[in-house]
Amino acid sequence: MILNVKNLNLHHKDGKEIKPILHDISFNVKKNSCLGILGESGSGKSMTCKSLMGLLDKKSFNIGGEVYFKDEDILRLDENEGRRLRGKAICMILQNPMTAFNPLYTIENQVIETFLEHLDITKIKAKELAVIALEKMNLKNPTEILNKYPHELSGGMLQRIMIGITIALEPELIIADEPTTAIDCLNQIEVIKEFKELRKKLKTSMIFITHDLGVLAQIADEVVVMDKGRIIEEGTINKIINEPKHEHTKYLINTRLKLIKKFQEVVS
Ligand SMILES: Nc1ncnc2c1ncn2[C@@H]1O[C@H](COP(=O)(O)OP(=O)(O)OP(=O)(O)O)[C@@H](O)[C@H]1O
Repeated sequence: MILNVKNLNLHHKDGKEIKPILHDISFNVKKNSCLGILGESGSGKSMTCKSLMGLLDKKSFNIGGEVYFKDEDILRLDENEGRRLRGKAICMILQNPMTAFNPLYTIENQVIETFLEHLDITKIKAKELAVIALEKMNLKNPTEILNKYPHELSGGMLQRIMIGITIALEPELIIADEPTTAIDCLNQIEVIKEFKELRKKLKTSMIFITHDLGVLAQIADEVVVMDKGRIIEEGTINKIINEPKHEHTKYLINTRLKLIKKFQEVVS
């Protein structure tokens, strides 16, 4: 097992008001497997991952519970240890790629800085790796793209660059928060293919967050379903799709099937 989340609770502090956001979230991620987190908007998927990545400001949020990455409780690491672990061993791909890049620097600058911080390589090698990472993500003219500033590229392109960088870092655990949302359909297939390849090649473990069961069907081994800050059902992807128990899971599956049917009607 690579990640063991035990009774994760999260509260938001707003003046005197304390609002519960997550209730007793527990799950495991097995080594070399992909856990999907499925739920509608606002169900608590992102907050679950932000809590375990240490991305929430302690002044506004109370986090309770334990999160073991291998044998270490990562909720109790000091800031430096946390940064070491979260940059290299655990990487998160955020939903909004714009927030991942600094608008003041070129892409090349930022990619190379990331590579030099986490990999033991020279600047020349880092640049070569950057070009390869972008090519892998199906981005044409990588050298040209590397010279651009974030605002000169589309959200989808930035997202693919971010996925390329993460893959090049070869982390032990990737947390991907709706990584294909900003990408058009054709490239989504490419990106999912790249994630699958990565799992095969590097045995990377993964948490894949999405509201789209179709995406999970392609990549996840096991799934937890969230609703209103709670896990309401969990099981293998086949079990969740074919024998859902909870009414809300059934609703999520039916909505998805209806969408597929509607799409087929429109294109036929
Ligand atoms: N910065 C914040 N401060 C306070 N509450 C927040 C904050 N961000 C999210 N929440 C609340 O936490 C709950 C869970 O939100 P979360 O973003 O985890 O949902 P989600 O399932 O990831 O949805 P989406 O798919 O839209 O990102 C929601 O009730 C939301 O209002």
